[in-house]
Amino acid sequence: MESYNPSEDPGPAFCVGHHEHNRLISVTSEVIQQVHESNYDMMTVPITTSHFHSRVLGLLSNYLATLQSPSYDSIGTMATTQNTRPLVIPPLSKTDSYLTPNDATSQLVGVTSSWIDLCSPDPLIADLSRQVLMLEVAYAAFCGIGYLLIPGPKLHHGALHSEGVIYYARAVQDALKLGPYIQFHIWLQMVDNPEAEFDTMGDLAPLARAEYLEPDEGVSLKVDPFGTWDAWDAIRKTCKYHTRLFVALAMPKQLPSLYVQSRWHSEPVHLLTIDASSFLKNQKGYPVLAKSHQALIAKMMRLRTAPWILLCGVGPIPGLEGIEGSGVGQSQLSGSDYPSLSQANKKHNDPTPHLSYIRNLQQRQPPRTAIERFGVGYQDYLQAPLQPLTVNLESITYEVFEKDPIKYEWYEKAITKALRDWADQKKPTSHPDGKVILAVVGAGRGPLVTRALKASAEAGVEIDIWAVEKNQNAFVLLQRHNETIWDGKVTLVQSDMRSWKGPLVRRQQTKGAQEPVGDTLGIEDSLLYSPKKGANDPGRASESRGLGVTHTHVDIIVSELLGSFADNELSPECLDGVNDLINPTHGISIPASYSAHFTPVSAPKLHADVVHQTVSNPAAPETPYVVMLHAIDFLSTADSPTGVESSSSNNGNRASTPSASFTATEFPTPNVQTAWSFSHPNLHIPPQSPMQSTISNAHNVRQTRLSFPAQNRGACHGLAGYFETVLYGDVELSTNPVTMDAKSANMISWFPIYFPLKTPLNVPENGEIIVTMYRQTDDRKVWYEWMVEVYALERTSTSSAKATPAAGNSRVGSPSVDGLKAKDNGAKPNSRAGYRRVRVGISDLHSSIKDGCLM
Ligand SMILES: C[S@@+](CC[C@H](N)C(=O)[O-])C[C@H]1O[C@@H](n2cnc3c(N)ncnc32)[C@H](O)[C@@H]1O
Repeated sequence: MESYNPSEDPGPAFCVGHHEHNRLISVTSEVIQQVHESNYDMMTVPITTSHFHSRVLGLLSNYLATLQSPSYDSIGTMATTQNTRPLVIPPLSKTDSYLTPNDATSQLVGVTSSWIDLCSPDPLIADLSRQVLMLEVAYAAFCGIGYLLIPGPKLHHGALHSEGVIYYARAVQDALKLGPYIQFHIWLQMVDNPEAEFDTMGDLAPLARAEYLEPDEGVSLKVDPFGTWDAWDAIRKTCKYHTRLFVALAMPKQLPSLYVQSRWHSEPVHLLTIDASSFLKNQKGYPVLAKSHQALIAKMMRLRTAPWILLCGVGPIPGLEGIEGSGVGQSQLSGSDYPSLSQANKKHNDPTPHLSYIRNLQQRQPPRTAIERFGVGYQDYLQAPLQPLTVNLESITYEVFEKDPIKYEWYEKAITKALRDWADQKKPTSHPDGKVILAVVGAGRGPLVTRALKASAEAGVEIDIWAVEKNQNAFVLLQRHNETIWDGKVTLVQSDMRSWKGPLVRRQQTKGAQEPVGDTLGIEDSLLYSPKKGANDPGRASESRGLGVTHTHVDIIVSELLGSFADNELSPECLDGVNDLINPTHGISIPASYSAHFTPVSAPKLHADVVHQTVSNPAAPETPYVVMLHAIDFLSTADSPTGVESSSSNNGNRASTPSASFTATEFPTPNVQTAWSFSHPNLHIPPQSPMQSTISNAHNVRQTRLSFPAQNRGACHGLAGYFETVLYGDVELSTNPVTMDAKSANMISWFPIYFPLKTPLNVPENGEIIVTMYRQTDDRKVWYEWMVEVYALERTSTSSAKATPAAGNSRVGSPSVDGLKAKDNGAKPNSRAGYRRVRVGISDLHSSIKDGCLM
């Protein structure tokens, strides 16, 4: 691997913009130049002016003055019809907007009016708001604005909560059509805090007529941690996961729990807005962000599409002070615990202290981890899994494998240990002269052969080494390596391992003969035999073509045929083919075992990609994909971080989170469970029936049904799959986010696998997700089937647990392969005392049979 110097890693680039609530300028190229000179990358601009705002208010007030109060028709449909004469806002005039199409427009983020209320229960207000938005979007599109920031939905109207979100979603859907080249960002708070949702002067919301409002019974509303996420979920679902629809997320001064943060991390947050009031001051009075904020920004910045940062209310852009707006933001700075901007400026002589802080934060980003550097461009990118059994891999693919800094190291360790144990335990070998016979099956370009030779030297145990490979192109390279690197020590066999008859050794003439086997080129001639299944029993010590040589067993068989879900590249089927070749009493397989693991996830980006692929490929949602998972949220977690800066006890890592990030604020550890496992050599392969022409693969069928408690509400888009493998003894590899750091940190060979759901399933708070999965075979190919059910828990008695039922039943971590037998991992229905499960959602039974792996 190339040498890497973390200090030279530029880290993620921050794109930082400036937002002023009331910007009253026409944006020209000179203004943009000033923006750049101040070290900002972009700025926002309102689409319309306060003149337009006043015009709409005047229009409404005149209209209401002449309007009779709405009346119900005979069947009382007042609430479902507008029941008013239409009020139409005339088109924009030149005083309604400062915006003009020019060269500067592409550097701007347009902001639509925040004083409208698309969610209003009063149809007049909702319709007027819709008209305002449409006028603004149409004019922004005309001017060539590429990015729009739309204030999020108002969720509270007296006693009504979230009722109007669908009206809002409907309006956004129309806006997407009206501005076909605009990227829309819905500006949302991280949590739904009713108290923070207040009206200001000139807002349309308080003008809703009383007859449309539910009387407010004075019930105090609580903060709903997932309330704004819920609204976003409804909006993007209505807009069918539109590719131009994103989130602009406001970072509050006090961040919500890590559950909520992790949810937003999985969503398409393309703008992160930070108000001056969210900054703290350091001892010198300089604006800084809390550790928790820094950690969240660091995580967000490592996403495939890093969000832009928008600084709000941090004072004017230097050089534009004279022409900037009212400075609404500046007044927010004069809170009790915060120095006024002029104080700060005087102290530090820095006209943009908030920006300087963010630029400094950018410099302090931790260097990227090995897997991050390796996976650049692959984050959240769907790839079809490899089929190395039926397709011959290209040299470049092997080259990518060979860059792994851990895998080969660990194999070498495992082989060294196995050889040492063999020698220490004085086990007899299969070779007449006492060498340990070691075969690398599926040798590729030979890296494991090199490692096996090193291991032999390290352990001081002599080996007779064989390399079997079916890829004829890779075989050419193996021949070359044997001449140039391995000194002709390796006997090469070009064959499918399932038809290989085993190593050939000279029949023992004299005890202790030391002669190695194989001709000078080191290519075994057994590939000239026509392979016949079943005639492959080296136990017979068959004599070959009267040359005085005989087939014997392999003492240690080394392979690496694992896929992202352990068995999905048909390692079990391939190794079954060499099972009989392994020394029946002492034989070792490296790996000794492997297991498949999964957990349900929310993965909106992947879901959107699968939906879009379905247009040309109906099998897209039936395909398990290899993906470097980043923008995902684990729906079932094993512990309960308690939010703001207090989660230091959580040492678990998350697949999508670089270990280099701030550990005190790690996202919750996922609840990853074991689906099934395979062990080699397999002593339990049933004898084949002589009546059948094909070999039965029934013993490699697997089935599991696992239950995942889900603490918070969310949307399940699919399953994230991983594997663990025991190479030998305590030498293990893992991609499971719960165990990977302990077992094989920094391994890069495998990305996780993603099993999508055609239609996302909503999961209620304290719900339960049950996954049923199969590994199926028809003796010609292997495929997977998966199905997800969602249950709500209904309380049946008041005596039950004080803790929430989901948290109380979490399964922690996942056992190692060795521990599997003891564990009952079947889902236990109705196991939570005091609760009854009610099924609220069920997916299709998905099947990858069409793209199954050919055996
Ligand atoms: C994942 S690659 C590993 C290559 C190499 N051992 C390494 O670790 O870099 C798997 C290799 O096994 C070979 N292979 C897969 N199935 C095989 C079979 N049934 N018989 C022989 N070779 C096989 C493939 O051609 C490929 O070269």
